[in-house]
Amino acid sequence: MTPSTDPNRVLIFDTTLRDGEQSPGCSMNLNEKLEIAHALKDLGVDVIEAGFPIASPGDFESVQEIARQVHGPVICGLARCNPADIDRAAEAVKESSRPRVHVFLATSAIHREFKLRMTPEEVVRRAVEGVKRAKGYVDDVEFSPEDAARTELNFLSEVVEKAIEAGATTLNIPDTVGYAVPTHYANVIRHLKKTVRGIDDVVLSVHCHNDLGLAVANTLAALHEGARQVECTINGIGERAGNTALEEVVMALRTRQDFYGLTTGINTRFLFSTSRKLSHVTGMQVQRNKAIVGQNAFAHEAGIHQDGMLKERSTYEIMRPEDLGIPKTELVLGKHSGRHALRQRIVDLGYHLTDDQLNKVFDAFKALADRKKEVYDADIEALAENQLHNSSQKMWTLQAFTCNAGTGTLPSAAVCLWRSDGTICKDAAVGDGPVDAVFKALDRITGTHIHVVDYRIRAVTIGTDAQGEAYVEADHGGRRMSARAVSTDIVEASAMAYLEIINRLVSRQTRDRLKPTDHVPQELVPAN
Ligand SMILES: CC(=O)SCCNC(=O)CCNC(=O)[C@H](O)C(C)(C)COP(=O)(O)OP(=O)(O)OC[C@H]1O[C@@H](n2cnc3c(N)ncnc32)[C@H](O)[C@@H]1OP(=O)(O)O
Ligand SMILES: CC(C)C(=O)C(=O)O
Repeated sequence: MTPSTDPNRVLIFDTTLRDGEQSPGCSMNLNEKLEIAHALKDLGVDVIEAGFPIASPGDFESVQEIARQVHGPVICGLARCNPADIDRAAEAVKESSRPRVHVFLATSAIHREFKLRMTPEEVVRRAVEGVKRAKGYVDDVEFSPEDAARTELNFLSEVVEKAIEAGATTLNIPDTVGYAVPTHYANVIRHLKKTVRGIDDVVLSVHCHNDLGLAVANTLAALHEGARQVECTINGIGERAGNTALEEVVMALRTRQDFYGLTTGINTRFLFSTSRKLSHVTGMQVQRNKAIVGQNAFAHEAGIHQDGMLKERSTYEIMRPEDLGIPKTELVLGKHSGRHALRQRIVDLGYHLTDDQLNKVFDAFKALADRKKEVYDADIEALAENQLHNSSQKMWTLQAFTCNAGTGTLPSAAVCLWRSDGTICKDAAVGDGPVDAVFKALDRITGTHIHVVDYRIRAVTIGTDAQGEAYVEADHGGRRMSARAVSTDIVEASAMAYLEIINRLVSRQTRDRLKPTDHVPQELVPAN
């Protein structure tokens, strides 16, 4: 459906590969552009602005290859209002079955005077000539009066009307510098709808920048006034603070269908994967709290929210993550979480606690959450384990250790551990420093190998006899485990934190694999 057949259908014009690529650090090569163009086609965008062909041979080649290989959407090339640009753009898109040339010329007084050094009459003349030249190549011509949002309204109407008379089929109104606010931008669109002859015979389009964080809001205000094409980019990338984010405007229209009564052709289930694909290709990560596709967009930490979510997800979610191709909502356990969410996670992890046990774990969980940014499943397991089994049942306890380090020596450590069956196990190792040597000796004795992903030491009191806190974080088969320990000896604190992780691992493996018997798994039996 197009606006000509359905007045409520909004065309999605994706400019990720053109304005998006103008984001510093987001340049893409030919193969990357092709990959994104195919993803955009699968997503269901109506128009792909594939590049600015005059800009470089590489840009020309990308637009040309996309025109050849990506079928379905209109493929568009950008051009200034000069013959060389237009000829090059037309040449680049000509093999598409649906080619478009997009010509632009700034109309605001600031741009006319300082950048273009053109009189208003000259601007009108160049705009008309540009549209006519493009029209000589393709039927589908878009015209943009750059910096429209800062252009005198009557002059804007004049340029737009002349561009329509010259043959433009899409009239795009850019807020080039992100200066507009929603009411102002709505007024601009309303003014054009009222004053420009022929405006209802073309597609009225909007192109917003996010300098004031208002790109999506301005776009929606314009749609409310009758605009029917949205220029946007995946993840909102683009010049400076970026462009209207495609995923945000599409989901706003879909979620508030009751208000706008507008539809798009986007298959929303591809929104998340397309967003991630673009991040992967450009290396530009999506901020965690970004609407729709950020890591936190469907993550809930507050206990009251989590309780509501567990009872009925619509209490706190206005969209369903699966509609965006996001696997599921996440209830993140942290200092703001409550008992309902904690109980659910404990059950999910395979533990069954009484109410009394749960209350005790909850207290310990809150104390832990006050100290940690994020509480991992392994932490919850440790708390549940501690509640179910007395902590004296830990498999390994540090009995003694010595280590040698210093300039010109080989760092080494000798460690002695108690095993829970009463045996004493000893071993020694060399390492990259005393802590590494101790960790290696612990690995040798316990027969484990811990993959440390984070290790930190910090003084928790003042002075050279300060208490040092060691923090060790490990990855075991994709699951994170972390532990802290405190001592005036930082090597001892490190050894205790590391051993805590080993004990949890033993406990987990024993529970997972050997239930209900109570012997130690073979791979965890000490080497000596
Ligand atoms: C609002 C937007 O996002 S518009 C798109 C912006 N994107 C880009 O600029 C990326 C690609 N650009 C480029 O690679 C280069 O700028 C090129 C190849 C297009 C041009 O490079 P150069 O010829 O060296 O010119 P340069 O970029 O320095 O200056 C722009 C010239 O275009 C003129 N110009 C700017 N817009 C237009 C326009 N719409 N129509 C005609 N001329 C224009 C400027 O007045 C200036 O002309 P001058 O040289 O007579 O002063
Ligand atoms: C070329 C036009 C549409 C543009 O990118 C802008 O004005 O921001």
